[in-house]
Amino acid sequence: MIPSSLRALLDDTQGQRQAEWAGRTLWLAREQWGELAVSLQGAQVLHYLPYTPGSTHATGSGTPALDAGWLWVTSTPQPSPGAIRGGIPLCWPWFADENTADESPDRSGPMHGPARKAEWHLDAADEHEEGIELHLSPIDQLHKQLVPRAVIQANAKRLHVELVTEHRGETPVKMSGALHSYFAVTDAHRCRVEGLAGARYLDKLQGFAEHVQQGELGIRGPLDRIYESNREVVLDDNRRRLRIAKQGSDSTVVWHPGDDLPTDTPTEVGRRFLCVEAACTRLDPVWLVPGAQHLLATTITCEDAP
Ligand SMILES: O=P(O)(O)OC[C@H]1O[C@@H](O)[C@H](O)[C@@H](O)[C@@H]1O
Repeated sequence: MIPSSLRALLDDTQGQRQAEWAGRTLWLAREQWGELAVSLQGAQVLHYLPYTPGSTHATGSGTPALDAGWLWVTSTPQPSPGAIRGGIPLCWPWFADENTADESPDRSGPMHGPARKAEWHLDAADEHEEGIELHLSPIDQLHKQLVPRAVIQANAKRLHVELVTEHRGETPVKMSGALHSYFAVTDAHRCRVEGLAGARYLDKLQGFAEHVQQGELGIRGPLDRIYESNREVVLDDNRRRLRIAKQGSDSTVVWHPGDDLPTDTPTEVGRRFLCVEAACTRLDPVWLVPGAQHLLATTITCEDAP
């Protein structure tokens, strides 16, 4: 589900172009295979919609429903450079307030790290018949030793996002991070996340109390959990089954704030997202040594697709 202002920009796009939205520069693509919107603030995918053969928008004869995309974005984002709630924010080089790789003397760095508020540069946009591949890197240096880059691939079947970290310094660094994906769902409190049964988890709403997931996870209210899992999961919202695979991640975070919504989230759309995040957290921090690199990636496909 994306805001109507973003929908209008996509409707005006044929091929690829840059456009301004909510004070940010976006890279928009509307091609035979589908649609993609990426914010250069944060190298953040905001929207992805593959066109299925035979659909009206695949032939250019219709506009997809507002909620057809796989990702959710708030209609009232904070002004730039505030973090954009929605899509796939890149949390780097730490997850939440863990501040693992924070270099500030008092470890007072921002929640989820500086990458999602930073401006990124589009280094390459490779287009081919089946889809598109974007390469982005931050304009400013975000860490003294670690350098991130992002790769985004989209085609008619899948969305794939990579966050690569290279260690170009001299001393080992402990980092964490997340691909903080906001999936569009019909009702967050009627969703099921399959693939976590038997996994140990920390419940952030219970002071990080440790539990083991009994059976599959059904969501009925606020939830903030870090699962110890490197498995792929399926998000079923009773309308669509999204398969979320990942690499370089031994933590899966599942989050929805319930009815106590953040100020940038209107009540009427507050139940229309669920975060399922490929992450590295306090359960599986990454120790990067000089010269090494780490790949955190997610691949999202739809089980219902032909
Ligand atoms: O509002 P933010 O900074 O995007 O973070 C949202 C949430 O992100 C999740 O990843 C965390 O598990 C939550 O604890 C947090 O509240």
